[in-house]
Amino acid sequence: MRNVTSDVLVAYASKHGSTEKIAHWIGKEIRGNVDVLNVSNVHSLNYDYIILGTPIYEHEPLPEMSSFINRNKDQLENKKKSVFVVSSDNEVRSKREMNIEAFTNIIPGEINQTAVFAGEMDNSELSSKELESVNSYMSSISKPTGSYSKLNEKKCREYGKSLNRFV
Ligand SMILES: Cc1cc2nc3c(=O)[nH]c(=O)nc-3n(C[C@H](O)[C@H](O)[C@H](O)COP(=O)(O)O)c2cc1C
Repeated sequence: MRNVTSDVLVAYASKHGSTEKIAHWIGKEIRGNVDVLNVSNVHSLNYDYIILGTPIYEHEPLPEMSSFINRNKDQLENKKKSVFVVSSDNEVRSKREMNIEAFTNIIPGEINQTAVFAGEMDNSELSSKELESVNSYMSSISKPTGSYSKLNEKKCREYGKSLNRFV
C-alpha cells in the first residue's frame, strides 16, 4: 500500500464547455490531491502527474492549449502525463487517430495514455463564423449539421479510473 499522496493536475482548454465537463469527471476518479484547472489558471506545474485535455477545432487543438504547451515545453517534457481530446464524434478510427495525433504531436516527452471522447455542440451558442466553419466541416465528412450531445460520462470516468495505475 502506498502512503504518499500524489499531486495531480487535470489541465484543460474548452470553448463551449464540454471539455471542461469531461475534465471534471476524469478528475473525480483520480486518487490523490487533484486540481482541475483551465490552462489559463495554471500557474505552476509542480505536480506528480498531469492530464491534458483539449477539444479539436478545425483539425487543431485549441490555441490556448497549444500556447500553454509551448510556454511549458521544458517542464512538461519530463513529467508523467496522459492526454485526451474531444471532438464531434469518436466512431471512426482514422478520425480518432488524426485528432489525437494533432494533439500528441505538439506535446514533448512520453505520454502514458490517450483517449478521444465525443463532445457536444449547441448550434444556438455558435457565432456565425463558427456556424459557417462547422457547416463546411460537417459536409466534408458527410455528416448532418445540427446540435448534438454525445457526452458519455461513464466512459470519461472509466478513463479517469484507468489512469490511477500511473499516478
Ligand atoms: C467551429 C467548430 C469547428 C469544429 N471543428 C472540428 C474538427 O475539425 N474536428 C472535430 O472532430 N470536431 C470539430 N468540432 C467539434 C468540437 O470539437 C466539439 O463540439 C467539442 O465538443 C467542443 O468542445 P468544447 O465544448 O469544450 O469547446 C468543431 C466544432 C465547432 C463549433
